Amino acid sequence: SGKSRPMRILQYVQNTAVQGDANSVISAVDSYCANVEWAMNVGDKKGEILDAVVLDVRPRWVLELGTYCGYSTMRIARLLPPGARLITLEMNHHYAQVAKQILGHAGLDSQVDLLVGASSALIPQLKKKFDMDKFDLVFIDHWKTSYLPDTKLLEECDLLASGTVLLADNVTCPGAPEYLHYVRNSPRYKSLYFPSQLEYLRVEDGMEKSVFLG
Ligand SMILES: O=C(NCCO)c1cc(-c2ccc(F)cc2)cc(O)c1O
Ligand SMILES: [Mg+2]
Repeated sequence: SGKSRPMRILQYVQNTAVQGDANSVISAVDSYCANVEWAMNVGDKKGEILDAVVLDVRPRWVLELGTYCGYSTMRIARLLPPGARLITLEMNHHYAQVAKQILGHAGLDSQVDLLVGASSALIPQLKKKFDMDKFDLVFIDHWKTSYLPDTKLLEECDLLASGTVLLADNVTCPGAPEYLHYVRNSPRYKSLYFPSQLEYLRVEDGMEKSVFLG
């Protein structure tokens, strides 16, 4: 049952995870997607790399591009210091609707602002909308062809500070070649590749961590 894959994931979470326990919601999504049907969450292996970066940066302001069902949103939000905020942008209304409910089940909706719309239209509005200046961490996991234009837009909107960390999913599979070339060759970034595997599969993937140098 459940008309869509995100809906089926939500139903499984509602039926098996402990309300208010983010780790049990994360585990429920991982067991469903590893054993019942694959879905494009960052997953548990790359999720540990994401966790390590969040804990290292201790960000006050986080931007996520691409919410999907809210899996990485939860991984980030559960590790944020008190008072920190995570803004996540999702183009697809249905994904956003499901993500809101999954975040609610995890009890993490107070740290998270989920906006629905095109990242290219929303990014220029963020400073004013949230009375903020720079992001400390950006997790990039939306349309792979949008990684580079949106990174340039973040620069143009003066949303990156010296030291801001960009962490990009899927730079090997499906791949983001233009983005990789840019961050690895621009003098304005120090970039490092973290090899891993595509979520729930024995296929190579990896994440690129790029520090903006100002
Ligand atoms: O498109 C993606 N995300 C944006 C959604 O609006 C995405 C795709 C895949 C993937 C798909 C199909 C395949 F064969 C391999 C990988 C994986 C991911 O982690 C992703 O984030
Ligand atoms: Mg991804």
